[in-house]
Amino acid sequence: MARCVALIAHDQKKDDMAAFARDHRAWLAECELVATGTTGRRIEEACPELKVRRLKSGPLGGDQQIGALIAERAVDLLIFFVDPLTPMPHDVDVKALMRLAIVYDIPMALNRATAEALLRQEKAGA
Ligand SMILES: O=C(CO)COP(=O)(O)O
Repeated sequence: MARCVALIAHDQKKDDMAAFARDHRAWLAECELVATGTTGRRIEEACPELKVRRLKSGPLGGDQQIGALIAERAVDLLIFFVDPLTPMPHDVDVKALMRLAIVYDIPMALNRATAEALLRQEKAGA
């Protein structure tokens, strides 16, 4: 079955996420993709061939929705490009999502370097 990859990026990191999606579009095309609302739209704009299940925007509950999918064991990998320099009104949601990824032991990349390392491992079939 296709791997389910959850993709999220804070506003200051959305260009990075679009570039990341472009760089890995072939591998991502073989996965089931789920994303928070605006991130999903940016990925689809960058890579129109990718089909992304778009949930609510992060501040409106999107992080919580992805957390719920993790709790249902429906997500295999979380790639979340976090902006560490901007205060977020929904910081508690972000923290709750990360907590669930830890509880359910989901591989979780919080920056591009870790995401690249995770994908190298995934592509190697590890
Ligand atoms: O805020 C986010 C994650 O906390 C991301 O949400 P958007 O992808 O809708 O911008």
